[in-house]
Amino acid sequence: MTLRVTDPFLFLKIVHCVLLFMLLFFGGLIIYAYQAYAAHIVKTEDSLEIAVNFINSKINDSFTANEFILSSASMDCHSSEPLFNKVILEVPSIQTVNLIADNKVICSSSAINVGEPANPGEYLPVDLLMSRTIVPGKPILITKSQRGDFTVISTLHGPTLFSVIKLFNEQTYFTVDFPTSKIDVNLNMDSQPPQNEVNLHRSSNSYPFTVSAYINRTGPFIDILESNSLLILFLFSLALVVPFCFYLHSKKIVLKSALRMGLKKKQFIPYAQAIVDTNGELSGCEVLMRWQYGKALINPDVFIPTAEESRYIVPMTLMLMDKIYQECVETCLIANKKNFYLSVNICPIQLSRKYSAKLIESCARFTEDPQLSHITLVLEITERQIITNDEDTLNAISELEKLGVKFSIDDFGTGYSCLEHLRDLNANALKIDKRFIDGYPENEHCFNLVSNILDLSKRLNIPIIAEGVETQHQADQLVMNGVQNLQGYLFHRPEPLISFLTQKVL
Ligand SMILES: Nc1nc2c(ncn2[C@@H]2O[C@H](COP(=O)(O)O[C@H]3[C@@H](O)[C@H](n4cnc5c(=O)[nH]c(N)nc54)O[C@@H]3COP(=O)(O)O)[C@@H](O)[C@H]2O)c(=O)[nH]1
Repeated sequence: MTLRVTDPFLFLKIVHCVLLFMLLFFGGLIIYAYQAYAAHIVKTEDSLEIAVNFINSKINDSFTANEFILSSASMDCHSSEPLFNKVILEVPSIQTVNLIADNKVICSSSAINVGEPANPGEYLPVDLLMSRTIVPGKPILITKSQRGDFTVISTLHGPTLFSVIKLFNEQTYFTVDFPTSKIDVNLNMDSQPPQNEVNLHRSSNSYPFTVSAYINRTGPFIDILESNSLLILFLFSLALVVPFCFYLHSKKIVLKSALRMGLKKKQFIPYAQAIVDTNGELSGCEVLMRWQYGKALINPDVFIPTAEESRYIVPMTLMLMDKIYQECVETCLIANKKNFYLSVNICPIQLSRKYSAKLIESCARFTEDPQLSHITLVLEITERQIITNDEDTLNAISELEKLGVKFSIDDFGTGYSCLEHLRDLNANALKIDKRFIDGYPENEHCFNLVSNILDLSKRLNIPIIAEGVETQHQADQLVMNGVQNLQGYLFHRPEPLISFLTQKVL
């Protein structure tokens, strides 16, 4: 049972549209997110550079201050007090400066430190620590300089120093790592950085510390969703409009891809329409392609023009000829052999050097099979495309003729009709197109055209087949004027080849 569907490719079109929508919308989002991500990486690398330079400069300042204090280390504490004050005033990031000798603080910018025990050997030249005295529990960075018996240790206020990394980016987790401990963007010491995130590092060339950034992979994407609603709306509209336009103009693209699938699935099947002589007796048949597309049976008018344009018609015809051969052989085994001709539509390009070998091979299989000797194979060449009479085409025609293949010209007078074709093809029949038969004999224009073709055929001794005969009046007039063969709904409608062979030929 076959089902008639208004647009058999509707599902395929919808699938194409959905795919196009997804490609545009999600593809657009991904491209934008990727760009945002790449820009974020570049920005983060810049931030790391700034952070390293900033911390470097503060440590530099601190060492300069240490040297300044060491240069007056031999002065008594009271006399050197203005120097300590000068350091604190001029280098704002320094919290305290302490002069140490004999394992105790002998002088300090902070009076409470003076006299406190201090072992300089406990500290690295640059070290991150937790403050014990001035701001207990807060991170401090110390710098240590030594000259002779004197050591100067400066402390830098951690929150001031490291708040620079807090200013960069909210979605990025930063840490500053020193040899013994590290501090993160929230000023927590020695916390664990997030796992599975991209991390970038920048180490100082002057001091032993590294600034690291941990970037959330989905961060930029979430950022887009949150802060680019207009862009998303634009992408969404574009992704809707383009598939909609595609839907309206997609006929050919969808048809081509459906034809490709049809070829893979061998969905093209042979139908046959009987051709009768003047007594109404069967003399042959024309094989007409049908497309069994799921439950829909599609007529050639829908797909042949695109198949010809895309050249899928070449493998489609070969596939059809394969099926014709198999069905003929199948029915011949049980048939009373009755002579008749079987015509197959081909396009002129199938006679070109590129395609003719396979056509010849396929015809040879048919004509050389003794079981099918009662069937004359006719190739109907449509005039929808130009028939070139170059050497390759003429060679192909001659090879086919040697195999016993006959030729007829389809739609005579409608396409690229040229009298040379009659000579080159050694045409065995001319088919008068249905469009002329429709108006015959009433329409003067049709009448004159058909009469001319009939006249020409008589002079050249080429039989005529009139196609599209629908009324008895048309048939009578055509026969009276010399038409030898008739094809049309008046006699038979196209039907599956196998049922034609078993019911009409046997
Ligand atoms: N290259 C190939 N072209 C092919 C092949 N199979 C078919 N075709 C071409 O497609 C066109 C449409 O064919 P189809 O829909 O099969 O129509 C054929 C007949 O059904 C129709 N016809 C015959 N008699 C009547 C009639 O009395 N009334 C009426 N309304 N239609 C009728 O005519 C078509 C036969 O046309 P033609 O081939 O020109 O003799 C058509 O152009 C086919 O050629 C293929 O395998 N390859």
